[in-house]
Amino acid sequence: MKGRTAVDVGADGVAIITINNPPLNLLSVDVLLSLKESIEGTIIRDDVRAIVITGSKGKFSGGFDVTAFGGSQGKRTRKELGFLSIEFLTDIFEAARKPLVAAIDGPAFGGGLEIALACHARISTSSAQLGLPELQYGILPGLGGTQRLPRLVGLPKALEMILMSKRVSGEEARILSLVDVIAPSDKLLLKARQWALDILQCRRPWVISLYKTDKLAPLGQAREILKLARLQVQKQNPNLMHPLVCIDVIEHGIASGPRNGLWKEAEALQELRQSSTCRSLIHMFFAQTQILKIPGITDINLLPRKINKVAILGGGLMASEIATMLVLSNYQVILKEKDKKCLLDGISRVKENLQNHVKKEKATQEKLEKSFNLILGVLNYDNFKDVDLVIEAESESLSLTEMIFSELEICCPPNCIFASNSSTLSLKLLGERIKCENRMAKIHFFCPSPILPLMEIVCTHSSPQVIIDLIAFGRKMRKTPIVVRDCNGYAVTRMIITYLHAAILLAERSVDVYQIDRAITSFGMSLCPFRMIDLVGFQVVIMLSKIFVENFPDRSYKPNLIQIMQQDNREGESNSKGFYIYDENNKPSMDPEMMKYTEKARTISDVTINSKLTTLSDREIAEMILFPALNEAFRIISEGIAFRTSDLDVASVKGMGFPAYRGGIISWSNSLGSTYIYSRLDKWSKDYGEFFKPCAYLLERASDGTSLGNQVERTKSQL
Ligand SMILES: C[C@H](O)CC(=O)SCCNC(=O)CCNC(=O)[C@H](O)C(C)(C)COP(=O)(O)OP(=O)(O)OC[C@H]1O[C@@H](n2cnc3c(N)ncnc32)[C@H](O)[C@@H]1OP(=O)(O)O
Repeated sequence: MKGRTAVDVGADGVAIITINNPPLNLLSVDVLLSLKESIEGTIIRDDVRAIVITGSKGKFSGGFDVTAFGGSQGKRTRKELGFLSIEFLTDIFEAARKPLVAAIDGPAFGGGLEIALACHARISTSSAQLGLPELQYGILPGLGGTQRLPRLVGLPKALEMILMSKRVSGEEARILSLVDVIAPSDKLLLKARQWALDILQCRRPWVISLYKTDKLAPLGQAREILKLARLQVQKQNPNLMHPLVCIDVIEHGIASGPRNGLWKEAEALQELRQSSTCRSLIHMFFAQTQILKIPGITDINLLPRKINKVAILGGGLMASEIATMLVLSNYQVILKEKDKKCLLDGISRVKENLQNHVKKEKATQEKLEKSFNLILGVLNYDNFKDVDLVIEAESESLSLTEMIFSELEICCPPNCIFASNSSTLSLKLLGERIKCENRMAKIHFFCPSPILPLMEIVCTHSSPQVIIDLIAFGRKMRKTPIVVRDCNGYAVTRMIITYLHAAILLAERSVDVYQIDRAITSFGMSLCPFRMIDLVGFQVVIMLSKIFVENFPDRSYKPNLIQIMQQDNREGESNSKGFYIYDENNKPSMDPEMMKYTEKARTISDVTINSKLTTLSDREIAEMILFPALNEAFRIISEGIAFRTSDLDVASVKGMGFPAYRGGIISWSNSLGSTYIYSRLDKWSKDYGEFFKPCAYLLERASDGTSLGNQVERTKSQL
């Protein structure tokens, strides 16, 4: 039976109720109504003494089908609001006079976990995954999670799990007393049955989570904890309301009793599920699942081959950054350099990177040592016999790379994948000159990688198998892979460089550098442009700018500012001097000398202070910087480089730091409309040059008023 619950009563008098909605046993109103029917039926049956709830095929429940949220449903009455959470889960389910035990394997998320929280005990496998990730969708746990979780695990831990959408394993959940006992998968039901009968026979406690108080701090102390949590979420994301609403709901339950808390939770869910934040975040969720679906590649039943050993050619900044990411993800790495000095420099850079991870408490000393032992420095190809992937990260010369790849063809096994991290080389040209073009691809990591976890894979003549392998490789490193078709440079870098050039253009033409960064931060970008340049490094930005200017001379802006600053020995965060000055803990502060550089850039470019620009509002600054990046995104779409528009939404969030709660750059542009964006760019292009000129794709859509991109299509379910 699909989308329903099934009941099976055993000879021991225990009814097993199974949520059956494959593949993830997602919840909907229909599934919950079926659960209600099953519970009510078993409660009145004389042959049923106790009840166990579980999910079919080793998956408890992935929670609510989120397509139910983000729509514009009409107002509900108070009775309708509390129906599922209060009338059913609290007054029938939790209040049942027969013990209810949850048997959890696989995912128990959102509403799924909330059903388990209303049970009188929870038995789990150690590998089960439990969590309340609702805040990721701009809503809050709406089936009692805000009230029951704090009462089961204590307020601090519950806040961490809810506010950060933190998932815990069954084993961690047991330590937190969120589950009562761990059982192996094949004994899970047996253990749960026995536990339910033990409750009945008073050998185990009959716990009603909603009325537990022993884990809750006294009101005054709880209020202090909640005050701190409010400050933290406001600091992290001042534009978001729903985390604050969630904290209010938790507080209301502690101060006025859990039942009042449940009512407030139901009202808050009704409000939040209709917000634009919810709509955007749900769009992002589906955009992220879509991004891994590449027609003709991921739909032809290929399985990824295992990549164990990776060789990196080059020991420079980027190469050592990649090597660090790889060893931290447990890959064996060979770092090859041309001479001993470069090799030692490369290896010590990897060590330094790993030490920084320990300093920032992202890795332990033990992990550092384990990771560092995975790297082998070499000067020749002797150890390349069993390498699965080679990443070329040093050469920007076609003839040199051609030579390197010809050598690799001889030294590596026939299935080895050859990837290049070069921004300048055309693999198409290279592929034509050597034999192994179908096992070649470009891959690109973003910097700083912990903040921007995107990995771009550029298909050239790459075989589907190679793309599948690289997607799996990226996911193992906890990256979000985006696959694009071949183009000059990298697709996402084109958006980023345009974004940075727009910021420099404004700074060179009068707007204060720090005002720009403030405006972009308050828009919600996780990395403002001048901090981004400092982090990436001046040298890299200058090199990428040069490529962009060479490839797109008609529309590129030639920034002078960074060159001028570089001549004055400014490199960015790496030498503690960039647009900001960095102290020994890398904390940035504004530099009064900035004015000197912007004035010099103005003189070289022969521009004068423009009073219109000095009085721009934060919103206008954000638009003048983001619309050119959007314009470039439209070019990428119209050139057919991206597989779908929503891929660029994900790319903007994971590769540029665009706020997910605005749905990504294309989804955001839809909320503004093509006519508005076109008219602004058109005006700026007349005032400040071709850099702003709206592209043909935008002109076309502004003329007929069509949408700028598609929302990810999903069938609506009802809640
Ligand atoms: C009122 C309540 O408090 C509100 C809620 O319950 S909110 C919902 C909370 N639940 C979640 O956030 C779970 C989100 N899902 C996940 O994390 C992962 O899907 C998972 C860990 C459960 C399983 O991962 P995995 O096995 O890799 O499957 P995955 O590929 O992600 O998903 C399979 C399909 O289900 C879809 N899906 C997963 N969870 C979904 C959800 N909650 N709603 C709608 N669709 C969902 C995916 O989009 C994907 O669709 P596709 O086949 O069209 O691509």
